[in-house]
Amino acid sequence: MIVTIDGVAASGKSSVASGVARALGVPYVSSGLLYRAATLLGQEAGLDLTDAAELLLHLRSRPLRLEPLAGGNRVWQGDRDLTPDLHASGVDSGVSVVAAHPDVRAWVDGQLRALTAPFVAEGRDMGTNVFPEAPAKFYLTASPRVRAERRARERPEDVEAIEAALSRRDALDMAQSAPAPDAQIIDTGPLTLDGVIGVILAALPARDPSASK
Ligand SMILES: Nc1ncnc2c1ncn2[C@@H]1O[C@H](COP(=O)(O)OP(=O)(O)O)[C@@H](O)[C@H]1O
Ligand SMILES: Nc1ccn([C@@H]2O[C@H](COP(=O)(O)OP(=O)(O)O)[C@@H](O)[C@H]2O)c(=O)n1
Repeated sequence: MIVTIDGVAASGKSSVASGVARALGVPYVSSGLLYRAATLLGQEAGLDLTDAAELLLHLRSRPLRLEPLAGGNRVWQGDRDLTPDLHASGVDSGVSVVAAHPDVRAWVDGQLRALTAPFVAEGRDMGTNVFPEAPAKFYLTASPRVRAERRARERPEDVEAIEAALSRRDALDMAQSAPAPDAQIIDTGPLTLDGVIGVILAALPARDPSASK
């Protein structure tokens, strides 16, 4: 089974996906890391991020590998682990431009569709575009303030600066961030992390005990 968890920036997608996946005993897949890796590599090479053709040529010359580890996904390029650099503020501010290119989205989607189910996939368009056939879909929200306060615990910037950056990214990401019509929308603002995970686990369709996972 594929479970999709989409939502706005810092709504809790990766933490919740990790918890749900752990409870189910399956991996989770953090699609945003591939957009972040594309952005980081483009920035490091000094490329114009609005030029999709140039960026894709660069990305295809050195393939990336998304490692869907249960404790936290990692992205590798050869033996370089890009993961520690993927959440820098510079990547945050460039990633929406990169993710807006249809050819970059196709490059990411191909890598995701090549993965073997079962897994929990999180991002923006997992339930709408990449895995529309998934039987269980969720969409996480929370106010910009709540999300900024959570992210401020992980970043050096102050809450106001983070909230402004999140709102800007929400606006830029709008086109690829609509909830699937069959997704259950969860406001994570009043809930704990375990609370959100519990809501999702309780809503999952009953699993066939004879199935391997
Ligand atoms: N319901 C929640 N209650 C409290 N903190 C949360 C909740 N959901 C997520 N968090 C925290 O908010 C931060 C952002 O969550 P994260 O999973 O990185 O979001 P996303 O993947 O959507 O960007 C993390 O520090 C996480 O622990
Ligand atoms: N399925 C996805 C996942 C991420 N993205 C893009 O990648 C960026 C980073 O996503 P993320 O999920 O790693 O990060 P947060 O927005 O949760 O901080 C988003 O702002 C989107 O621009 C996307 O377009 N589609």
